[in-house]
Amino acid sequence: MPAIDIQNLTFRYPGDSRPVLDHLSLTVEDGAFLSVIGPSGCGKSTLLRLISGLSLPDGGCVTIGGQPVTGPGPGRAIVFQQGGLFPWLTVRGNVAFALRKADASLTRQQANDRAAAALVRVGLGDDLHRYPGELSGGMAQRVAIARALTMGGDLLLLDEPFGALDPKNRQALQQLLLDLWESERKTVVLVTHDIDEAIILSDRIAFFRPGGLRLTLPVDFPRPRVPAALLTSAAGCAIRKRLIGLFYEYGEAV
Ligand SMILES: Nc1ncnc2c1ncn2[C@@H]1O[C@H](COP(=O)(O)OP(=O)(O)OP(=O)(O)O)[C@@H](O)[C@H]1O
Repeated sequence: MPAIDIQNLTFRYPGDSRPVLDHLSLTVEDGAFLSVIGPSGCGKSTLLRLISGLSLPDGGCVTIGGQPVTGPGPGRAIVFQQGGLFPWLTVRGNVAFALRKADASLTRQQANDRAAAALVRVGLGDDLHRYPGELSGGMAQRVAIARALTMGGDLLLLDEPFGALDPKNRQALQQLLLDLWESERKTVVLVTHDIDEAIILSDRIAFFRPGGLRLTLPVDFPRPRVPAALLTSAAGCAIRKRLIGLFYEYGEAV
């Protein structure tokens, strides 16, 4: 059974003449890393909201682990481009707050302990008592990832989580995400605009066009993947070229 099974998914925003997603079908295997890429405005973020249950479809359905998605639920946290942290809570407080919201039976101490453990995993063990205003963009995204990780479940949904970061931080957080994925084998769906990021991280890339999915491509590029090898390995070059060609087809320069 796939981790995520999307069948005939149709979604239209109020007032739209055409659906953003029109009879979209896509499956994601358990433990797989799927990147979703494609021209601006073709419904990538909308898809993620539908998987998470933040939006509900007009037709078709999303099933996670065999259960239809009927609304937001624990284990389906999304990490957005801006981490969305509460400025008045510490780093640990932000993660603990989300934990207690998802599971009211947790004591404050239990939530704090679990939050601290997750923050250690993302390299913020020394920053538990800092406030969001004292963090760099990369650190704030680490907190957002820690928060998503602690929410349980086997699914991690990421909507351009590194889009606002400088290249050095971006690469460091890509590596962090890969390490976490390799150690925990969660199923990951990542929306990104960055072709190289998609190739470095994923098993499979779904290329979206207006109205939904155009095609999926397997990434036959052996791991561990070194970014520089994208320009030298035949497999890396081939998929890069293919994706650049697809973007050009839809009038987007990359
Ligand atoms: N809340 C909303 N209300 C109405 N229309 C919306 C809303 N959110 C998104 N849209 C429209 O739906 C379409 C798809 O948006 P979506 O954000 O899913 O695309 P995207 O592929 O993620 O775009 P981008 O790559 O630019 O982030 C766009 O035309 C957008 O303007």
